[in-house]
Amino acid sequence: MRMVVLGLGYLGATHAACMAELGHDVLGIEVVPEKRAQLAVGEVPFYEPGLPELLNRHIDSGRLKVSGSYQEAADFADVFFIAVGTPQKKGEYSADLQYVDAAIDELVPLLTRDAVILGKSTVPVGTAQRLSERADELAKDIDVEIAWNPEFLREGFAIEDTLHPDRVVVGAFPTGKAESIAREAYATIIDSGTPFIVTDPPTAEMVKTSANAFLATKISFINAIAEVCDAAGADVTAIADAIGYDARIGRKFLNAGLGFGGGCLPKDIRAFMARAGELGAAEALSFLREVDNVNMRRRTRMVELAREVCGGSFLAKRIAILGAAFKPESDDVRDSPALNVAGQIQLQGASVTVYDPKAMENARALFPTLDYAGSATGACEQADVVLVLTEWQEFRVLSPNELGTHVRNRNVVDGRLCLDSARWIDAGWSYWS
Ligand SMILES: NC(=O)c1ccc[n+]([C@@H]2O[C@H](COP(=O)([O-])OP(=O)(O)OC[C@H]3O[C@@H](n4cnc5c(N)ncnc54)[C@H](O)[C@@H]3O)[C@@H](O)[C@H]2O)c1
Ligand SMILES: O=c1ccn([C@@H]2O[C@H](COP(=O)(O)OP(=O)(O)O[C@H]3O[C@H](CO)[C@@H](O)[C@H](O)[C@H]3O)[C@@H](O)[C@H]2O)c(=O)[nH]1
Repeated sequence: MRMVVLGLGYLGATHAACMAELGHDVLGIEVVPEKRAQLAVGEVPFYEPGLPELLNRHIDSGRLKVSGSYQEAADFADVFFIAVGTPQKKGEYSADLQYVDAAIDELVPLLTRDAVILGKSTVPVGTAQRLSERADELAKDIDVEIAWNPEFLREGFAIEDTLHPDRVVVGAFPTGKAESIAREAYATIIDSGTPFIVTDPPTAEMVKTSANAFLATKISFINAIAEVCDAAGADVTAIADAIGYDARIGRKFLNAGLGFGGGCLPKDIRAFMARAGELGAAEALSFLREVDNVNMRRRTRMVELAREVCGGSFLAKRIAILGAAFKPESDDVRDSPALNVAGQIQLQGASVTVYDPKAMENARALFPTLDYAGSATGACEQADVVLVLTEWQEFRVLSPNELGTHVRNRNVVDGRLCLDSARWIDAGWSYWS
């Protein structure tokens, strides 16, 4: 099948490469020339394990091509996936849909044959309907069908999640061809037994936002329990393990710590609240405001804890921050809890040095005033407190004895409950979490 993927970021580049892996002929459209130039020669402009190899294979095989031309896109195929960004609007909760709108506005007037557009970007409920009306206005004597096919991949596991998803969801208007096009596009995945859920566009849009709202709620639930544990002297990890054995609850997404960040959960719960408000159902999602509050409080609490460890003031203190990405196996620093904490601590007068295995370039671009080191040891040189804020494997296996020879004071704060506390305490460190 010939298909076009519009937008080649974390989602789109993965989707394009995986569709080529499934045997399709794919043209990826990206508006940023630098990204395009990299992708066209098989380089991935972000870190995603396995993606460079997959991308390269299909650039070489000729099944995957990259372009910046919407005319080329319109000529290439009759099936289009939208994978452009839907970030949070500045100063508002709602999603900024300008990139999705631009994709439709640029593409549809160029189409000369009937087409199916499958939206993968995460959008507020009602977007497919609105875009369909817009497409009807722009289309020249052809039928342009818009359906929604939300994506559930996690960064760091993007290829596995795309090729072996828990489910494929398609929200299509009943009279069109979108369902059969999606069945053909995902035939290999569906034939392997993956649930294929066909529904209407508003339901598909809301499957996605509901899934992310549930995941965010689960994380904030355990972090709220952690707050009570701190006050009561109870062990939140033991609680998560014990309640997680209940199959109705499950252990996944019950890791307490610094909370959720990234380009999805924070902005998606806010956009969901905003959309519910527009629909007159704000009260129904008022609990998500508390989910967000619990989450943001983790960051403030981490700053307070670090200050307490410093004896009440950050002045003249050196703080090492291990981790900048919003989670391990990613270089994504969008709404990164680790960088948020680093920035707050610096504002309160400490000298802050950050190290991350993969996210240094992105971190520098977002927080240019922080200091950066080329290794964990380098970041910890003469530190008064070491904060572990992203649970990279590299940090779990650090030698507390060796690191102890570099710091000024052996204080470690485990912001992701990822260290073996006994090893650190045995090596003479004071351990907080
Ligand atoms: N990152 C994830 O793990 C993930 C997972 C599931 C869903 N999503 C959703 O997918 C969407 C994309 O997220 P992302 O993380 O890939 O964002 P991103 O910013 O990494 O990628 C978006 C890309 O689209 C490009 N672009 C913008 N306007 C364009 C246009 N008109 N035509 C072609 N390209 C254009 C941008 O330059 C950018 O490279 C969002 O709605 C997000 O919520 C993301
Ligand atoms: O028990 C947990 C699990 C996760 N996190 C944090 O939650 C955030 C999000 O993690 P994760 O969901 O693994 O990363 P994403 O790549 O942002 O994926 C989420 O967002 C994507 C975009 O919508 C969806 O496609 C995925 O299904 C959904 O998991 C990160 O900051 C994690 O550190 C925790 O604090 N505790």
